[in-house]
Amino acid sequence: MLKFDPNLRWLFTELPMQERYAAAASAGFGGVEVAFPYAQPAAEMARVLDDNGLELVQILSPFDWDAGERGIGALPGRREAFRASIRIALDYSARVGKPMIHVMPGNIGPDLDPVRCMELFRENIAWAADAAAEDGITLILEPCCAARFPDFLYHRLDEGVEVIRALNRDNVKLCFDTFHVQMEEGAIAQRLHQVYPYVGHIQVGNVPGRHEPGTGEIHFPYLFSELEKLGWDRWIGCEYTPSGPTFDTLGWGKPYGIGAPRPRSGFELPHHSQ
Ligand SMILES: O=C(O)[C@H](O)C(=O)CO
Ligand SMILES: [Mg+2]
Repeated sequence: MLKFDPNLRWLFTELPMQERYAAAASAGFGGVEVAFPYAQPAAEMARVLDDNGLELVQILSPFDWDAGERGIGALPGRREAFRASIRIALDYSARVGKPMIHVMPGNIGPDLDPVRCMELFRENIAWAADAAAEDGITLILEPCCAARFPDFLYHRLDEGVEVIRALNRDNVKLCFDTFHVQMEEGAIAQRLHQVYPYVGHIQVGNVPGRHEPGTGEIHFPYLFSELEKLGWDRWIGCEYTPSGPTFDTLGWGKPYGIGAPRPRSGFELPHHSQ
């Protein structure tokens, strides 16, 4: 059966961060993704995961999102900062069950040469992959659509595949995020088959609105049945903005054991606000 994990920056945001883990577990999820978990000491995170029977599936290597950065992996002059960020991510990952690490390249402003930035990204990812391999950790590359990150180094799957092929490291994989693929390329099922050997993670979000399966133009029952036929047995991340309170929007997950927990006497569902 396909297995799904919510990204806690997107789902269960009605709740304080610390309550989202229990909420995810109560909805039947067995894993979560947390973009920047670093404020929480790794030992404490390991305990929260353990208490809730959850696996941490993916994290991002750190950078200053709030300052507008979208990674630093392809930015000239940031090599030492990049290496430091990878060391932090690897150390954290190794202590919380070795989640995959999504390494983002960054925005390539008009003053930068995109070809040189791509070369630099390859060099940096090669270094990071070798460091990650020592701990048995996988790095994830995710081309993101121009609608979300207009200046991002790469937007299309083939650009990610090119990097992965050039590096030829077993522990560098592609994230196939249905939202980005639909926005940028379309023909999602066909694209999935084409790049499948390179895919290490899948994320789902629909178009328009980046909401849950069942809301938009992507027909997820078909895509999920294709994934089943392919034998996909890794995680599928839920990276979407629920179209209503999170628990109320999990209907799509019923065939996979996901949904709002049945209220028991003495158990109140968390209060939601939008
Ligand atoms: O936006 C996305 O799809 C990425 O997966 C991400 O988490 C960085 O925002
Ligand atoms: Mg994504």
